[in-house]
Amino acid sequence: MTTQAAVITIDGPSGSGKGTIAGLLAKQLGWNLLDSGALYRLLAFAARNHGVDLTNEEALKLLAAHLDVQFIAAAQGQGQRIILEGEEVTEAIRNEGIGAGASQVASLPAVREALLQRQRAFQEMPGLVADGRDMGTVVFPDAALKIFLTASAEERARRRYLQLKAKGDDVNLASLLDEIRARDERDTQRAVAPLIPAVDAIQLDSTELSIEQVMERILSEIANRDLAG
Ligand SMILES: Nc1ncnc2c1ncn2[C@@H]1O[C@H](COP(=O)(O)OP(=O)(O)OP(=O)(O)O)[C@@H](O)[C@H]1O
Ligand SMILES: Nc1ccn([C@H]2C[C@H](O)[C@@H](COP(=O)(O)O)O2)c(=O)n1
Repeated sequence: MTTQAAVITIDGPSGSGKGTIAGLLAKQLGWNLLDSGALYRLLAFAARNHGVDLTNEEALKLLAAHLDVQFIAAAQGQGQRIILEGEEVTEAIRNEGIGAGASQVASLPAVREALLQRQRAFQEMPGLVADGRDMGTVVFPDAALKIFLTASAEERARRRYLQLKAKGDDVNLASLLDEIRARDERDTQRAVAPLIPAVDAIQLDSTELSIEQVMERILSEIANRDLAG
């Protein structure tokens, strides 16, 4: 009998803190990390580089199937590095324009299908923390622990504003809030794998919680399930 690596899924809307929490958890547990949103961002980025229209489902499906990407595990004190077609794009895919493009290509069924096995291949020992929109509903329906992380749109826009400002970007809070609302609308209303909590997910509203408090709550769920080994 083969034992599969345990999976913890963290789904939720943009800016709710999924990526931050997933990265911290993976590090603390010594588990693998899947940032599934990065795959959709990489596809939008590659499409732009190759002149592929974001509505051309057939061409995007092909591009997704052949995406030449490497995720390099975090070095001490650093985040995961992402290499696309031999070039580092870790930062280049983290802007709201690419996020909006990612949300657009993610609504295409053929694109989601093309990326499904690539995401499931991350399920390796000793375990996997996966963050995205459909980790608990579609990609890893048998996950040992499913978290649905939310926060108000205003708080998420505020967090994004501070994050981008700290990077030196020229940002406007009102337009970030508009972009977050538009992305929420597209991600929750699409026909395939929409952003919804899995029926067995634990819902956590982080509007009033610090990163440390969110971590504490999730670590206590992990301890209750005896998942950390
Ligand atoms: N509980 C929290 N309290 C305050 N700030 C937070 C909290 N969680 C995350 N943040 C901050 O909010 C910003 C956005 O978080 P993060 O990138 O993890 O969100 P996300 O849900 O992964 O977004 P996206 O889906 O768009 O990638 C980061 O600057 C992060 O440090
Ligand atoms: N599992 C996923 C992950 C991401 N997406 C889409 C929807 C998002 O708007 C976009 C970018 O994701 P982010 O990096 O902001 O988490 O990608 C999805 O549909 N399914």
